[in-house]
Amino acid sequence: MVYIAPSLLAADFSRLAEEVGRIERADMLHVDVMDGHFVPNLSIGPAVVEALRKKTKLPFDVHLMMEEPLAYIGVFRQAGADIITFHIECQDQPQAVIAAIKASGARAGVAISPKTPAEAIGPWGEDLSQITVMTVEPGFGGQSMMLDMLPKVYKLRARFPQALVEVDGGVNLETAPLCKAAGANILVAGTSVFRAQDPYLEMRCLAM
Ligand SMILES: O=C(CO)[C@H](O)[C@H](O)COP(=O)(O)O
Ligand SMILES: [Fe+2]
Repeated sequence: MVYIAPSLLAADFSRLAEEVGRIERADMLHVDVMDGHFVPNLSIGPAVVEALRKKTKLPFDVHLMMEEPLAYIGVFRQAGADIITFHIECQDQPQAVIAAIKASGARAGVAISPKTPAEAIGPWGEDLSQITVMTVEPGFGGQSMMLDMLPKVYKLRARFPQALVEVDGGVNLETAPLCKAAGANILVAGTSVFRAQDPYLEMRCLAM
């Protein structure tokens, strides 16, 4: 059983509500938040999350690519985030960010960028609901998957059995079976789902 999380980054931003309607049968909506510092790009902020919250019942899986996420946990939770993931490479203390996410009532996740080893997650990883293995350099959609990141997936599954392990970046019909074989629980898929003629069929095939 694998969950599919289409990434809004690949949607047509001129008609977001309609785009979310096309993937209503997904398991969750992945929302990429970029601050222009942690990554060299800007994307979606809390106002968009809040507006879309009124358009769908899908759980919101919010991926914060931010240098200082701590100050924004409450804002994104208030806007409608169900799962809030921050990067281990950020400037804030992981334990403090996890505590703030849990205090807000959201589920807590951490993401690790390609250059960060799985071992960088300390014992505090036991407090996480989700761990995101980045299989592209964060910042942009539509990149090719770095397949050499997949061993991190099975290492983290074994070490933190309470957490769901999510793969983010370059998931498509070719790479999804490899992610599942490595033990991934959640596949983020932006380009492959939103650019498919039939997003529902694409999601079914990714999950198979
Ligand atoms: O976090 C991300 C980029 O930093 C995106 O979630 C990721 O790139 C998904 O997009 P695609 O499926 O097009 O690779
Ligand atoms: Fe993401």
